Amino acid sequence: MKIIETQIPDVKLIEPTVFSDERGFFMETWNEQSFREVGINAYFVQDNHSRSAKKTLRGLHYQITNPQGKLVRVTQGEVFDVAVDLRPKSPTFGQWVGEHLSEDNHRMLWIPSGFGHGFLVTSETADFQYKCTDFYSPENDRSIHWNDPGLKIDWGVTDADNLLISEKDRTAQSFEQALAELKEYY
Ligand SMILES: Cc1cn([C@H]2C[C@H](O)[C@@H](COP(=O)(O)OP(=O)(O)O[C@H]3O[C@@H](C)C(=O)[C@@H](O)[C@H]3O)O2)c(=O)[nH]c1=O
Repeated sequence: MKIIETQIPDVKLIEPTVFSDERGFFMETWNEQSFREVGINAYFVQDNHSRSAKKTLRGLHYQITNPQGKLVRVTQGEVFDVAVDLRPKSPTFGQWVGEHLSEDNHRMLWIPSGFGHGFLVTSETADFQYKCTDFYSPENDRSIHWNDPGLKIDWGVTDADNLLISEKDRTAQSFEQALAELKEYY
């Protein structure tokens, strides 16, 4: 397993060791001990799987209390995955990291709690699977608009009108509004 540092030190890109043979491949997708050795100490309580069509954009999501650390990966297709540091006291607050995750590169992204998370599907369809360190809590669920000018995320999108986005995410709050609430809590 190889750890690739990102521009935000707490966010780690993980390249698992893939054992390929005539049958296909094998890889470990979670191993408490070897992940702990590379600084990822997590106790997961929920696993999720979503399938999305091309040009689907989900995010940017976080939970205001009961924040979730997430270990994310793509098991079919490809996405551009984004993590935004929403920890008001962090030196990298407001910064984002974007990585291409695909069934071919097998890469996983470790996103600690306190981050906003979203992804854009760049293949025909994508299966997205992730482990979470806390339970889904609908009353704490928050979304920041994916294209907020304060975040300047380069999604590589040229036709924003044709994206598939949930009503909740289309009408999401601004980064500024989110920050006001985050400061009440952190
Ligand atoms: C996230 C979640 C949703 N749901 C339900 C609520 C809703 O009816 C339906 C779809 O929910 P959403 O539209 O919020 O699903 P989605 O937009 O895929 O939400 C996810 O987006 C990515 C970017 C993340 O980072 C995740 O943590 C999660 O927020 O599934 C659960 O039952 N459990 C869960 O853990």
